[in-house]
Amino acid sequence: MGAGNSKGRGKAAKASAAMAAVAGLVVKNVPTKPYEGQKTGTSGLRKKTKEFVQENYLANWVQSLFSALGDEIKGQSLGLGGDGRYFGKEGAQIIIKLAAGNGFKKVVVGQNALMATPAASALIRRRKLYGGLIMSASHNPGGPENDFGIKFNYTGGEPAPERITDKIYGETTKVSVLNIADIPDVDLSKVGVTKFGDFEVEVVDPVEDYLATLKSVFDFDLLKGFLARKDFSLVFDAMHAVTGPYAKRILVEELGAPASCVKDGVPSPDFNGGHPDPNLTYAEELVKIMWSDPSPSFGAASDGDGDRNMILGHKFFVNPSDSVAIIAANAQACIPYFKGGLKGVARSMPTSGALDRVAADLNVPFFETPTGWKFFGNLMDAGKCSVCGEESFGTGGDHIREKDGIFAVLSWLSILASKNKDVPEGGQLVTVQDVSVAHWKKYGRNFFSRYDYEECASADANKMVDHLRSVIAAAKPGDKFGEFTLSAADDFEYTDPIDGSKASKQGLRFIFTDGSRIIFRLSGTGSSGATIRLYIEQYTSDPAKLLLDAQEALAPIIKVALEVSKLQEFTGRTSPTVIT
Ligand SMILES: O=P([O-])(O)O[C@H]1O[C@H](COP(=O)(O)O)[C@@H](O)[C@H](O)[C@H]1O
Ligand SMILES: [Mg+2]
Repeated sequence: MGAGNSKGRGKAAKASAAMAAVAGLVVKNVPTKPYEGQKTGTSGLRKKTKEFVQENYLANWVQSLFSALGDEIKGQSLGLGGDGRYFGKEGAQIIIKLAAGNGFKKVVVGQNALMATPAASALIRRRKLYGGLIMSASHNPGGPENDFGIKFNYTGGEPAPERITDKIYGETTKVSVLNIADIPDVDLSKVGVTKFGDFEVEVVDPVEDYLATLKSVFDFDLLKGFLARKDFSLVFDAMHAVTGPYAKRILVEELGAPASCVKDGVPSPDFNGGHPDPNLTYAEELVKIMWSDPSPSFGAASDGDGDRNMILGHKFFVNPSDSVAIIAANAQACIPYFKGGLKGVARSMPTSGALDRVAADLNVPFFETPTGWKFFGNLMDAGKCSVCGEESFGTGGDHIREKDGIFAVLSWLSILASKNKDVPEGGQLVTVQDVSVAHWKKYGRNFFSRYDYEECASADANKMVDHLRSVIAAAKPGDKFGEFTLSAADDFEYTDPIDGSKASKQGLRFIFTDGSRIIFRLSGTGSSGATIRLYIEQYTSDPAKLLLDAQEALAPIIKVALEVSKLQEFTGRTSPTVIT
């Protein structure tokens, strides 16, 4: 918790506020004291809202970011928005005053402080902004009792690289003054420009720039024609989070789908009490719709800030590791932006090897990165990666530098539109399941599953990790684990091929001679306790096994994973909280 109590902090602020003129503004230099624990995780700073609402907690982190960036930010423009969760509107006002006080000349903020993560990335790129701040804790629940978060995206629209996040953390441990412009709150409900001296705030429609980017990727006429078919229907679950306005504008107004296709499309500060994580557990209402008879032909959901996605067919779940492989395999033929072919593809280490096989078939470069979208940025900037994805429901392309839920949805709709071009209305529609099964028949199937053990005691999780490290240290190729023979075991380390930077301790891996893998990681996106992630993968090209249930197919290797980790012994957990 923070050093120094907030009462003292407030008094000090009033007592010693100094005044200085910056760009025609009065700037107060407000004393503050560091809070402990403001280190960014896999994607920004995510904490309980209760921590964030403490005096100067958010301001400290933002000031630390601006201090870390130094003179670079003077006279620049900053993007701003969030996923609509509790404290976002207040947070926006704090950030605008700090931006003005630290020398930015402009803030471009989404109306009502809304901006999906991929839309922020598109906004930064299209408007050539210096960077942007996104207030979101992604898929974590929101509201006063749950989570809040903030992350910084840099000039190319990409999540801040570690060299910046490390610097921010350093600043948070010594921050002592907040530079706050003495300006009133800005009305964020109306699109338009407000000026304060040389500083201005532009409130923008949060969909506009993103939509323009998507129009440069997809054939909107093809999609519109496809959605007009009477034998095709879709449902998009925005989970009461930020993608509601995006889905309404893009799917309904632009592409002509009926308004009723958008489920839970009004952003709510606490996501209506829900957990806006598009997976089989938390998107259970959508799952129920897609598992009913009859159901819409296509179902999709997005997370709090719109970067994750889940794709469903009738009674069919597309594993995210398969989804990116299927999109990559079909991109050139079905998506105009990729018509010249893919420059390369990439996946995070725990993501299944389905994409590897597509890369080999297309004969394009392939990269395996640590978990975290930030690792794809350099590859994309260097022109080495067009499509990438993660098992954690993240899929994207190099049109922006964030994963993009609606991109995944439009990619799948483009694939379906293209495969059904010659199918007359009322004929045998090629379905999501058909596309997936055809893919497995061509490439084989990488059975994949992830077990999440959420909110374990950190000490227990760390003990399990230590135990696994000792198992790895003693393991030798050829060792038997159940019916599996070890090929290699290590802690994944990545050297960025573009800038040579190294990321170590990125996941404990057991790789077997048949290509099967068991991987353990601790999540970097939780806000309390530790979440253990166990990833299991096994490949088959046996036509008789392609359609097996993934849990059934993986049962023997899951047993090995639980035995080798002694997970139950260390954590007391007998079953995961989420299975993907
Ligand atoms: O939470 P989001 O949607 O921003 O997504 C973030 O977290 C995911 C899960 O990370 P972890 O396994 O450490 O929890 C990462 O795969 C992703 O790259 C990152 O952007
Ligand atoms: Mg997210």
